[in-house]
Amino acid sequence: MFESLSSAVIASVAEPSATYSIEPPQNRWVEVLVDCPGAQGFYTYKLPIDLQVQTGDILSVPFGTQQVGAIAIRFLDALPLDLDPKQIREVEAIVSAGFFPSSYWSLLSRVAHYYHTSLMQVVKVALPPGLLTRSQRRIRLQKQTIPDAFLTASAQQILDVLRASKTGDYSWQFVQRQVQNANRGLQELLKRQLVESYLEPPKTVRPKAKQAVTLVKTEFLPDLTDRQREILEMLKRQGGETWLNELLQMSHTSSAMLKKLESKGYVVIQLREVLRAEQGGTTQADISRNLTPEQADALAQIRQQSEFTQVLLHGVTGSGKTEVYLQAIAPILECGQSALVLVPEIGLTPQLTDRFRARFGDRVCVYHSALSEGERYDTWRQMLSGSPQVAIGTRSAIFAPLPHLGLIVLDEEHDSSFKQDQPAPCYHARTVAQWRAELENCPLILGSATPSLESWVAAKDEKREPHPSLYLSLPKRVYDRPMPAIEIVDMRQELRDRNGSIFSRSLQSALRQLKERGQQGLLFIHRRGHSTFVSCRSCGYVMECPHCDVSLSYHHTHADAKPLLRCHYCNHAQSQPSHCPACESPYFKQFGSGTQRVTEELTRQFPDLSVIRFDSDTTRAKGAHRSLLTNFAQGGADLLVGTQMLTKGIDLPQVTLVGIIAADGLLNLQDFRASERAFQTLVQVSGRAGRGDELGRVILQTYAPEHPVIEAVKRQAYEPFVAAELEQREALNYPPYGRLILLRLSGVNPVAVQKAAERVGEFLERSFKALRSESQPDCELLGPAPASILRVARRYRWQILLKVPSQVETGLIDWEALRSHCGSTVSLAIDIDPMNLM
Ligand SMILES: Nc1ncnc2c1ncn2[C@@H]1O[C@H](COP(=O)(O)OP(=O)(O)OP(=O)(O)O)[C@@H](O)[C@H]1O
Ligand SMILES: [Zn+2]
Ligand SMILES: [Zn+2]
Repeated sequence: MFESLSSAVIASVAEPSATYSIEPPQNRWVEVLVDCPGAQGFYTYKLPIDLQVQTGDILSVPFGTQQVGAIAIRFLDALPLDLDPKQIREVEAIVSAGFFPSSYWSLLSRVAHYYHTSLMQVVKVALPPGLLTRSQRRIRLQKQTIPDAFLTASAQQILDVLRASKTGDYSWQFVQRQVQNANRGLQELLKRQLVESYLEPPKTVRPKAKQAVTLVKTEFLPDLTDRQREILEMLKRQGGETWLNELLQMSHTSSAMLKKLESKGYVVIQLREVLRAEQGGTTQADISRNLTPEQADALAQIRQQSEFTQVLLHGVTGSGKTEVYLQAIAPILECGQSALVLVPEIGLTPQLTDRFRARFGDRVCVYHSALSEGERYDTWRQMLSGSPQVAIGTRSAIFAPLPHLGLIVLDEEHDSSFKQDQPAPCYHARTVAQWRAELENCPLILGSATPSLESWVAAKDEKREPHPSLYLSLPKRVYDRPMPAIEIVDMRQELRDRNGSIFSRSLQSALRQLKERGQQGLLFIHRRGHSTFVSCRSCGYVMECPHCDVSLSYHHTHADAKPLLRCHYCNHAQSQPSHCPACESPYFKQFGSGTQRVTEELTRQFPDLSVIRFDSDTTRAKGAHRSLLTNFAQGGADLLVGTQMLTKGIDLPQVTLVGIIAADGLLNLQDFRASERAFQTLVQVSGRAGRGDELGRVILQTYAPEHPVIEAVKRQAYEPFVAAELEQREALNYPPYGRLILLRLSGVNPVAVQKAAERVGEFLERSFKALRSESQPDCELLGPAPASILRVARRYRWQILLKVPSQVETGLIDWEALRSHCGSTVSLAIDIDPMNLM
């Protein structure tokens, strides 16, 4: 780099005509993001004529009386009218060029455009707080031999300071303290290319050290006491190595005892480094496995892709998708590129991150929103270093600034946590991943046992434009292990047979057997929503909206009010009947049972069974997921009782039984995706059973055994289910055929919110009419209707759902005008492709 610079200088001396400029330089401005507490939005600066700034460069700009770091976001050819050119200040210098990959900024702009939010909002999701303030700006001498004639005093002093240092390199702060008017001197030196300014290259994460105990002798001689032998055996069972504090806890021993074992030469105690990003247990190094023929075939096809291709890896539960990801990533790292792996929720997948760590060691970094600010920052700097690595993270990690991306993986791509509901931007990480893979021109793997309808349709569309898609399937479990047998229990029959317990007779006997056989089980309970549907315990009848084909939900506004049933799509309302309209049964009420109740009931009926509760209450503390799961994996309880969390990433060979307490809560959500989600959840949780040598068994309890979702789950038949579901979606123009846009309005004054919603609704009616007259396909308006929970945090909420045929460009709607109909007291959130309609 230095060589090319100096040869450029020589060339310009030898050939002076080359420096002529033909056209007068144009005025140009740049909008920057200023890294300074209290700074809001973008600021505009003038670009000096001789400064070649690129978007993503880190600049230094004057801000008030300070000089601060800034990121160049976009260029302006004309100044906005409200800015006075005389007030605009100039960019001082480029602190670091090419800090972010250039495609990165195209990605952020695309997100802002598609999701109708400001670029600033997107930048806030993408960049960690305090990115620039923590980076250190440094100045160093350029290695060239141009005589330093006619330098001003301050420039000369800076040179002297730098030359006095062995490395010719100091932090800018230090230089500023040594030299008066340092900034002016620096500008001069930068212009003459005598020094350069840069951001300190990221240091590797400062590791924390922790004591580890390693077994070094495996032959236990008679010089050991029984107790000592017992401890060593325990260490051996841990794979010969564990953290000191964990061993102390496990074996109820003292450090003095371990010291004694060390002096006898059986163990070594030493400090080990722990990545600050995650302090899990020690992981043993792991090597690639021999692939099954299906895995090998999928891997071979993935490796053939060198450009952007959307790959759907559809593998049944336990088919070994993770191994395919690992072996697809290995060669990417070998050739100096990096990979990005997105997972639904990092806390839920300690096993997955462990597997990546075991395979790739410290080339793995973990990025998610539960990290502290310091941890987030460290991880960012590690990524920006550009060394080949694997970043694993949740949805916001799709913005991880990894340079040289060679592959993106979305595991459990069907999971709705990849979509951000609020605040803006309401992005879907899968959509952003598609754009990112396209911009980086690398393959994108979407992996799932139950692909989303969107991904299924895309994968099956052979004529997909402008990029091809690839469908790969792993139809069998590894080692040809059978899928678990799924038994459907009709809970109406249980009631008829006078079993009023929440556990069917089948489940009760399975629970008893579990204990006898020394196996483990999972009990799944659907998370209880805020609003619930109303159903009949005797016949399973569910109240539905006569217009919308979704179940009505139960509303209880205040204590004395008469309960109402309401549709959240069209606002149809009716009072709740006291008896079932289908069978006259009086057992007609709202539905729901929580983990706590089930656990209590278990202890009452099965006092011998030990239970671990695994839900949002018990996993609140940092690291709680991991410790509860580890405890369960090591046999700490017979049963793990939990909600949605049980469906993800649990791979325990000793789990043979999965009980589903009541599938009905899933079937009757007020959402057109309810069936799809229910199918996915039930198949996923069933798939936790029988992953070892013993056959798995699933007992699924329901009041609606004839429901098509239950039938499909029973037969574990993805394709027929999807085919039927797609037919309905197409008929009603729901995604993946039509697009949806959800407008959420909220404010503290209920009347103002309702009025604003009506005005916006009328505005949209007019807009759609205008579109129709331009012979655009019909857009549909549902609502305005109050949100299912009308009042949240003292704000009243209404919503409007738009169905837009995919051919209609949403840019045809005047969003600014639409916003203006909300007035000043009502806020509007635009959710493009919403996943959560309640
Ligand atoms: N080729 C292989 N040989 C032996 N074991 C394998 C192989 N591939 C994967 N496994 C093991 O099989 C188990 C299931 O694999 P994995 O967890 O990757 O499945 P999956 O497809 O991700 O399932 P799910 O969607 O249910 O999470 C794991 O314990 C994994 O270590
Ligand atoms: Zn009934
Ligand atoms: Zn309705």
